[in-house]
Amino acid sequence: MVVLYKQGRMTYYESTETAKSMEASSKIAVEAVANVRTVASLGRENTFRDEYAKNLKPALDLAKRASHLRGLVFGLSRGIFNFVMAAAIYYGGTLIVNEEVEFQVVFQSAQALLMGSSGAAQAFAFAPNFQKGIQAAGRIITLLGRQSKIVDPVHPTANNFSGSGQASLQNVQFRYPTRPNIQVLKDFNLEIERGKTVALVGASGCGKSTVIQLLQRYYDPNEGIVAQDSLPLPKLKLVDVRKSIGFVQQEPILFDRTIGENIAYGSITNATMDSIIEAAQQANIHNFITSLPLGYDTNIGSKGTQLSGGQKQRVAIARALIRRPKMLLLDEATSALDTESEKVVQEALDAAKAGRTCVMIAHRLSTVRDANLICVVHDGQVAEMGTHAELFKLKGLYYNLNRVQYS
Ligand SMILES: Nc1ncnc2c1ncn2[C@@H]1O[C@H](COP(=O)(O)OP(=O)(O)OP(=O)(O)O)[C@@H](O)[C@H]1O
Repeated sequence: MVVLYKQGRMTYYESTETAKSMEASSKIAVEAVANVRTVASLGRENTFRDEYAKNLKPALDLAKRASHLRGLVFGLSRGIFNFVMAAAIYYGGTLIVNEEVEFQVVFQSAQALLMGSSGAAQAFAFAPNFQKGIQAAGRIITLLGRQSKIVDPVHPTANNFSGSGQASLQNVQFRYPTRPNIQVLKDFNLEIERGKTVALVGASGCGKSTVIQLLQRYYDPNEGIVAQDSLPLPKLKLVDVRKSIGFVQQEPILFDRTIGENIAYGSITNATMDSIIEAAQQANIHNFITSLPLGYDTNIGSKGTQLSGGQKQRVAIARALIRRPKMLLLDEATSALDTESEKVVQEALDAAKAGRTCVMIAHRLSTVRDANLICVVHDGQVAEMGTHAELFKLKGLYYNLNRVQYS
């Protein structure tokens, strides 16, 4: 038995099995909810739901068994109340028969005593819980009633669509639902050609990450169109929108599982060991993994605490590559790393970019020089567009960003 909670002098216990089951299932739920975007971009919603249900089952089975005992105890307590009432009436009846007290008085006192005390006891016992229950139920009902605005279309344009790596944003106007007063993207236009690398640069907060989020359809624009292969994203199934995309962000989110499982989570189909190894090799992390005593079975700890920043990032790259994405989205993928790790991760990214479309955000301008197209975002709009040489010649925003960074 373990302590569940303490209230005043009362301590509430529950069985170790229930505690373990609740802890394991809550851990999964918390991890999935805290990392909901990563889970969604990997299309692993059902895996987490099933794992949550599996871990909760022991607690549920115990609760079902305990409910029989609780029912018995509850029945007995109600029974005792009736026995006491019968005894009171019996004793009162004896008093009446012996003409010691009047019938009316006995009945009045018995009723007042029994009903009054039991009513008060029940009301006092339930009052705080009742209020809490109403509040909690209200919260749960509100949560259950929430409808996501990002849903599958009733009639998708294409069945089992698989993007080729081409995407576009046309006349996109966007405000975050939580900040409707601030227009983040203003008439934003961008053509992402298949197989090309497009770099988004610009001052912090100008809207670069927002573009990456719209490409994955975490939000729909207020106006304008975000499309893959000229098909607007809301007309495609969500899983189809995301299956051709591999996403690597600044702080990789890894799960408290083995390295192998973390990489496999990126796979659209059931990953084989060969495909896991291939992805790890492409991400330049295979040799490190095999040098560990448990290799791919090494647990990486909560949020990947057992690995360095660069190692975590390379596992995240392997996880993105195992999907064989047509489009790679890199949001500051090397910014959080020291120079040494950055070099290794950059090499892995350069290899990963080959042969596929890549949209990258980078603060370090040296990393975007080779991009086919550099797009300078300023205040939610595309301010300049071109290759490094073209933009440098222009002596505009891009030129100034370089001057500030390298002066
Ligand atoms: N989830 C959100 N809800 C509300 N506002 C947001 C949200 N995410 C970003 N913003 C706001 O939208 C604007 C653009 O943010 P975004 O993250 O796209 O900029 P960024 O150019 O990527 O910045 P950085 O280079 O610092 O990452 C900012 O003003 C930011 O505060």
